[in-house]
Amino acid sequence: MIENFGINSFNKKKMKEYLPYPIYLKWKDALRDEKNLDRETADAIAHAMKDWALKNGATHFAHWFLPLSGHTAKKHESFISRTSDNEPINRFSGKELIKGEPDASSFPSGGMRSTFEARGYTYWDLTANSFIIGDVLYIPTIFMSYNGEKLDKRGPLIDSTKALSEEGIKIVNMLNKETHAYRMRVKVGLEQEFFLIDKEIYNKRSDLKNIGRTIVGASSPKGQELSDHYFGQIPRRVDDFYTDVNKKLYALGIYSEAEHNEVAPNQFEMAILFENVNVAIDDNQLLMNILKETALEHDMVCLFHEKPFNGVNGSGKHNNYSITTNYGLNVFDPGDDPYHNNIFLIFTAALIEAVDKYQTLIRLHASSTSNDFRLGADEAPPAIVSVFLGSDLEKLFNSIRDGVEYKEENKRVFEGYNLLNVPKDSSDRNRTAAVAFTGNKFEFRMLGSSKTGSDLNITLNCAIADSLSRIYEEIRDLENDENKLREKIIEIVKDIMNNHGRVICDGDNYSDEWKVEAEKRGLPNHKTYFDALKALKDFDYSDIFLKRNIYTEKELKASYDVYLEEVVIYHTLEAKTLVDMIEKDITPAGIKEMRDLSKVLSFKNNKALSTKYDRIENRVEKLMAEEENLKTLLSHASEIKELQKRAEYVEKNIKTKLLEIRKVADDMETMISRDNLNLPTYEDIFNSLN
Ligand SMILES: NC(=O)CC[C@H](N)C(=O)O
Repeated sequence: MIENFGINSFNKKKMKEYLPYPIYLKWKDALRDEKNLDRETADAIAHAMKDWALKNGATHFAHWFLPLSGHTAKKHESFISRTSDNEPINRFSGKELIKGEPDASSFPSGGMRSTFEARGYTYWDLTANSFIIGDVLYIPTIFMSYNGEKLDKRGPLIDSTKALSEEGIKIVNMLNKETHAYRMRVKVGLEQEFFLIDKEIYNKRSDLKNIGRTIVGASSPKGQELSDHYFGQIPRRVDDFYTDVNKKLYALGIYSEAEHNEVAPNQFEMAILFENVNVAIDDNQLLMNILKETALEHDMVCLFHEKPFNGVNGSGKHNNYSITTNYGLNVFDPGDDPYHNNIFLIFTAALIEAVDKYQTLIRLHASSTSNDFRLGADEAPPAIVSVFLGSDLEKLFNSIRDGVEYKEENKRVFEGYNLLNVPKDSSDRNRTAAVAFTGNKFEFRMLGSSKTGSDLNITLNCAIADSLSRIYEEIRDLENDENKLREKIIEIVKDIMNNHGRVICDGDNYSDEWKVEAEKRGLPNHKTYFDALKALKDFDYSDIFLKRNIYTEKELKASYDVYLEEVVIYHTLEAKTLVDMIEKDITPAGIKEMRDLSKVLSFKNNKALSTKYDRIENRVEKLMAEEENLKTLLSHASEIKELQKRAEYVEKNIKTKLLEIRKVADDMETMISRDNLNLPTYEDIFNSLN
């Protein structure tokens, strides 16, 4: 079985096998950024790739990219072509491998291009493996406009990793003389949470079909309170689904590390092993596609919305972040003696500074409008960004801040059940924090399940690079004076703790006390994605993005507009769906119930029944009136020209109106008999996989 691992991926091993050795070496040089690929090398690689792809059943190739919408995009192109003698032939040139030109006019560009400026180019990302799914060879690419503007997330992600590498390597090589590293790698492991529901049930609900979440629905008598789903027996149907998902991941060479039931009914998780960040993002996108597609094959639908159901947990995509040298030295590994581990101290301090300085950007880039329903509700971090270090490390950093001697606690050992003495972890897990240290990495828990991890990791890489570059300037002249260097490092960590230590929180981040404390510390609490967006309107991106050419002013302005559009589109879609559902499903159910009641009341007047009739009638009337109000709000919104104002209006009026309507609809649902309901209930959904 293991021989089949990665069978559909044109990985390093296959490159070696299929390419003439000098060509393979040239590819490796290009990979290390040492030389550009020349035309002959590109042609030779394309030829080998084509041979391999055809042998494995591919008939088409596709440049695969991540436009600003955050979804994946591709166009299948056939290998088949015609010779001058009119004979069919399979062709694939180096030029086709390296560069593609899809029509780019209909992708979001935040106004960077008009519709008539359709040209967009895709460029091969030679650091990521190409792979086959079905009969298509997928080539991971970077997407750019005719004028070189970045129209995707991969380009900036690669550039941000380079920036971090450039800054990090100087410090690591200064502090660790044992090996000379030539590159820092950002290693990311993404945990993907999702819901699975029965397809038939899904098809009966427009809200699930249009938005991926229920916008009405009274709670089920039983939700997650018995904690009987979490880590429990995986339903048979889902187990079979996992078997198929794993087969597909296996063939692509994706290391799926864990799968289990999550907390909420119908909620599950799959985690993929650490990879270089751009590959981790690819793998996550592939995983999401595979989960969706395989669910359908098993008559289920996979939901990635952050909060499909009220009253039970939502879904995140926890982003486990670490930085290593090309030799595998992990800068966040505290080792046995963290106090004297200069690399650990510097990089952890840089991360603390970065998270504090750029917390609003992190809040924004880990999120989306749909994530607003999750953050701060039922087992997801709140919207306030904080870092949990664990008690031992917090003591260490606090003692540096306070200039007092750090006394390491005796290593704790867990002695249990006569098995063996296991060293205890330095701290418990704190899942209430937005950012949690978990032994040798930081887990960014805010990221929403539907969102790509690119934006968040671009921000982290650049923010940490910025801190590291400042730190390097302070220590660079002390390389040959060990004592002075150590003193300086302690001074830097102390300063960072004094200036940015406010972001560290050891306690319960869900509590109201923390909200008050966070406010006292001056930490922003942007309750919504839109709030965070507004706060960034005049943000100075010089240090984080502009200086390093990660984004230009124009590109940043464009993404701001894309984000605003997303806010408007999201709520508008919800509102339109609700209008439709009131009309087609919700009020008709009330009317059916009234009809049944009126039949009884026509031959016998009964107080309780007539009260019930009145109550339903009242809800139906309210819903009909609210439906009209919603339509009016929608039409007002569409008349507002300025995007920011339109988003503001939609957030203030439409979003709140939807919540008001939901209350009425859910209340009415509880009064309607099973026979008369048109929509599957939460109870139906939560029991649909058994
Ligand atoms: N067990 C967990 O870690 C739950 C996480 C939670 N579902 C979230 O939204 O982030």
